[in-house]
Amino acid sequence: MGDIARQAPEKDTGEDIYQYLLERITNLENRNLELREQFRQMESEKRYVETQKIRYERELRKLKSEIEQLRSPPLVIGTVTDVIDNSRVIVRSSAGPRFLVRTSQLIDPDLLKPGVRCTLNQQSLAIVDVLPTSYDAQIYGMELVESPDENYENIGGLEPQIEEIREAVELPLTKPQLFEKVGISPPKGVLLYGPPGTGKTLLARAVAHQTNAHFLRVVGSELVQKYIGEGARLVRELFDLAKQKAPSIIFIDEIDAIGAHRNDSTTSGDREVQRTLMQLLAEMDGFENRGDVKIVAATNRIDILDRALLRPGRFDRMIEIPLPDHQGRLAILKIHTQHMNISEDVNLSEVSRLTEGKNGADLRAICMEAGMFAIRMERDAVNTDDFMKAIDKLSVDFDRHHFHTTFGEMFA
Ligand SMILES: Nc1ncnc2c1ncn2[C@@H]1O[C@H](COP(=O)(O)OP(=O)(O)OP(=O)(O)O)[C@@H](O)[C@H]1O
Repeated sequence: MGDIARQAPEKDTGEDIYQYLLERITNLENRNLELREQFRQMESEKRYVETQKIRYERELRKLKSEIEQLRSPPLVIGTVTDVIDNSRVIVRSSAGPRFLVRTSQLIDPDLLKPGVRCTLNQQSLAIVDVLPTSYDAQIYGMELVESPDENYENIGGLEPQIEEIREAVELPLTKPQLFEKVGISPPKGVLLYGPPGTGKTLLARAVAHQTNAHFLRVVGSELVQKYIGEGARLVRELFDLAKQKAPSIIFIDEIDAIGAHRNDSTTSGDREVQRTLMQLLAEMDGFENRGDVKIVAATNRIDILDRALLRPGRFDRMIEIPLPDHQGRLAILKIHTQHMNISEDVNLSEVSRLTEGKNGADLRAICMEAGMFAIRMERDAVNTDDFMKAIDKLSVDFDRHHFHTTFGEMFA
């Protein structure tokens, strides 16, 4: 500033005045540049603050609407069972009873069809919204794998069972014409039964891998316990999804949780299980054999299964998956040690002999535990001693677990 405001020189020769004006102009130009720069900076700061303001306003609106949603009463979920006219609909609430309810004019009448899900006002039970069909497998804990990694080589000691499942599931998917030519219907569903941890899931996943099929897994107990009131609908959606993703294999684990035989269904929980089972039977009866959707179910309790499930056209092939014998255990041990660094002194046949009564899952755990013992001892190869310790540890864990479960049941 001082430069610009400098006084004019006292000597007023033309030369001096010229010099003075020249200097002053240069100073003013520099100052002008400085101010322009400052202006540009302030402009950009202003723009930044403005965008921040918009962002905060948007966030505020979002938070406000979230608070509003949290304050609003919950909506009841229902399924449309019948449409009477544009304003009246019969709906079954997820708790069970059916209601004749009104629908808002804001709802597109074309969307209201029997079977669709909707939300209902808690007090008036009027339909507030129609929900999209949710094929979102993950929401319901369904496992959907494009084509699992496991193959038959990963399964130890189940050669006859592999042959059977190949014939019942793989062949109809890969060579349907064989069945057509001979004029027989391939089985729709295969039931794998046997003690836990013997490779039932593994087998189902391997067939899906072999046939390049989608693998959809649901757990029976979860269908009826985790999503109360939704079991039957989930079964329907599971089959819809399987058809949409065909070729696919539906794997229902713990099918006894929905398919156990019962005398009288009196409690609401029992009725829920019954409804889910009915839906499963209806779905199985409803689709044709030659389709590229196959159902594999697994159970540890074949003795309690409802006979209706085992009728022809349903799970008409039953494959027993037993505990592995000596050779089976040896094969499983070989599979689970194939990538391990094992010392030459290890005799897997001896390990198999010492693990009589153990299942495939136990044997896998023994191999892992033996590896852990080697790591703890800072060795890079697993020796016989590690295997012995692993067998001991697992037997103690097993006994402890068994003790707790048995006593837990006694005092329950
Ligand atoms: N026959 C087998 N060959 C190789 N590994 C096996 C075998 N059986 C079990 N396993 C191992 O144990 C794990 C668990 O087995 P899997 O889940 O297939 O048993 P499951 O029979 O379905 O048990 P559950 O009845 O408890 O569901 C498998 O991922 C695999 O690592």
